[in-house]
Amino acid sequence: MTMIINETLRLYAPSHGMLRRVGREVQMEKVVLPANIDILIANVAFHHDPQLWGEDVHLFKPDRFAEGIAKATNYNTAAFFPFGLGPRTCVGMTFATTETKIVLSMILQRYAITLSPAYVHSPIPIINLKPQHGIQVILKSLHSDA
Ligand code: HEM
Repeated sequence: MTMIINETLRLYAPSHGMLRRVGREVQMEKVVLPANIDILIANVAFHHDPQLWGEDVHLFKPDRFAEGIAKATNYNTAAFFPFGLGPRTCVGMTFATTETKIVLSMILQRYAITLSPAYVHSPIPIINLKPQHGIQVILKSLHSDA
């Protein structure tokens, strides 16, 4: 389940970019960042880079995380940061992933899920990344008495 959650967060990170204010002029190799500008650190760009993930970067392949994040990122672990990085890393990260696993487990114990033919894939960034038309699924009870 961790692999599926990681792959979902890679392709569809809800917080797809992080804003930072440059406090003083900084030189990063050939790039000079002047003071007092705002920069957007788009994790979505790193998460969709074929040089890091391979030519199948746009495919949903949870298996790429089978041997952990280091192997999946070709040993560039900082290239996968759906919860941010450094001192401002999401404080809710463990809570959010544990909650996701509990809720998914509760659903999967009771239902088989298939995508509805009505579903239209259209992720859209409105503050957070979200499915523009929702996610219509068909739940089939696994228990005859339910
Ligand atoms: C899948 C769910 C979540 C995702 C993808 C997510 C993502 C993020 C990201 C990317 C940041 C860093 C923002 C930045 O650096 O500018 C962040 C910060 C934060 N998140 Fe989350 N988050 C999630 C769930 C939660 C939950 C459930 C809570 C609270 C229970 C939470 C509380 C916070 C807080 C308080 C910060 C600010 C930390 C700081 O600035 O020191 N998050 N989150």
